[in-house]
Amino acid sequence: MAFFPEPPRRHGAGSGPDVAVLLCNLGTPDAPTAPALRRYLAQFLADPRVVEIPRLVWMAILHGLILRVRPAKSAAKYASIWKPEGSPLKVWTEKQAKLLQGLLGERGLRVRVAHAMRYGTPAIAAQLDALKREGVQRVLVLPAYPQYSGATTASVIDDVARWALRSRHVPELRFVNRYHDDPGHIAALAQSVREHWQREGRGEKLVMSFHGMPERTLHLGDPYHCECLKTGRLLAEALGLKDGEWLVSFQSRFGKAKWLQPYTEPSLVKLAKGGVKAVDLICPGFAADCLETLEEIDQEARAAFLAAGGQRFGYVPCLNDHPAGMRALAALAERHLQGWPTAAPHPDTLALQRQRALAAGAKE
Ligand SMILES: C=CC1=C(C)c2cc3[nH]c(cc4nc(cc5[nH]c(cc1n2)c(C)c5CCC(=O)O)C(CCC(=O)O)=C4C)c(C)c3C=C
Ligand SMILES: [Fe+2]
Ligand SMILES: [Fe+2]
Repeated sequence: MAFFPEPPRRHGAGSGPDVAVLLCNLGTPDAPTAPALRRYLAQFLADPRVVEIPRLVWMAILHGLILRVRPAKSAAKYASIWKPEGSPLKVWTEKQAKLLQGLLGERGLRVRVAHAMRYGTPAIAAQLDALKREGVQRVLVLPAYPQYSGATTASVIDDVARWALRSRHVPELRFVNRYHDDPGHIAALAQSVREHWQREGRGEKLVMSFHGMPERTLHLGDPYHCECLKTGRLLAEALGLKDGEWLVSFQSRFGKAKWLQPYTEPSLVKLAKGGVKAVDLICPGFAADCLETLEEIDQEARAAFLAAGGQRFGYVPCLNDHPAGMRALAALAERHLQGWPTAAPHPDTLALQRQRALAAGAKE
């Protein structure tokens, strides 16, 4: 067997786009059940980018403890947010890829858009293989994480690099590492908050809750914390919020270590106990609604705020398929595609390709 087995590639007449965009998100279990959660968490939490403690110790804790207890607990949480078509993260990511395909087409770009998940399916490697089989020679990898972190963005890059290691003919690759301060993205977030205020009224404070990371990663040089703060500041500026009308907090703490602070739920409880009756909460670090927003925030954090004396908790959905969010993503992709051949080939070129293919024995 060859060391670098290659899937057959399509050449010549009628071939598809040369360039692809691969929209990557985290991944999600196949079903809201304990066995599906065990498979998903085993892959996710074994990633050394996600849990940075010595391998042998961590594998013993993961398999000896966490994978025995957490799958059933998490499955019950997933069951509470599951849609008829599947996990919200999967449903939104598929829809985003379709919309992005349409928007890039409208911008006159001849590009193939696919989506992939870092954990679970469709796997990044499988999607890259499929794109190569279609004749794609250049891939823009677009992780759906506005803020760069080692645990998310770099882990996608690792996975693409692992795939490249076993490929003979590696396509040209580009990565979008971040878009936390992209003006179009910030404007889309601001628009979604204003629309929420129009629909449901405006709270006294806007809480911007980001997924947490161990605090240690900040001291080790991970830019995630700074990028979250910058997104928060730019969003507050775009909304004309004054100091004291907004705050950034961090959710989804995992394990015993100290994570980035302030923590979201205790912050909400403190606000309620301090007399704040109505808050709005947005999760600007998530491109799509998922367990962490729909269950942890819109269910658990809401309940904690109300139990502490709050009266109104307004959850602002993630950008999901928001037209302004999708336009910002398309514009971002277009900028990163600059210089790649995304124009439709000239009709003469197509005619020549067809002639050559026919001469080589291809069927019309
Ligand atoms: C948006 C950025 C994310 C960062 C940063 C991040 C870091 C991070 N996460 C864990 C552990 C878990 N995260 C879980 C779910 C989850 N995490 C993100 C995003 C980020 N994670 C998303 C989008 C989701 C939801 C997926 C879905 O299916 O809806 C989970 C699984 C759920 C559970 O059992 O609680 C875990 C575990 C760590 C340890 C970490 C940083 C080091
Ligand atoms: Fe997470
Ligand atoms: Fe969580």
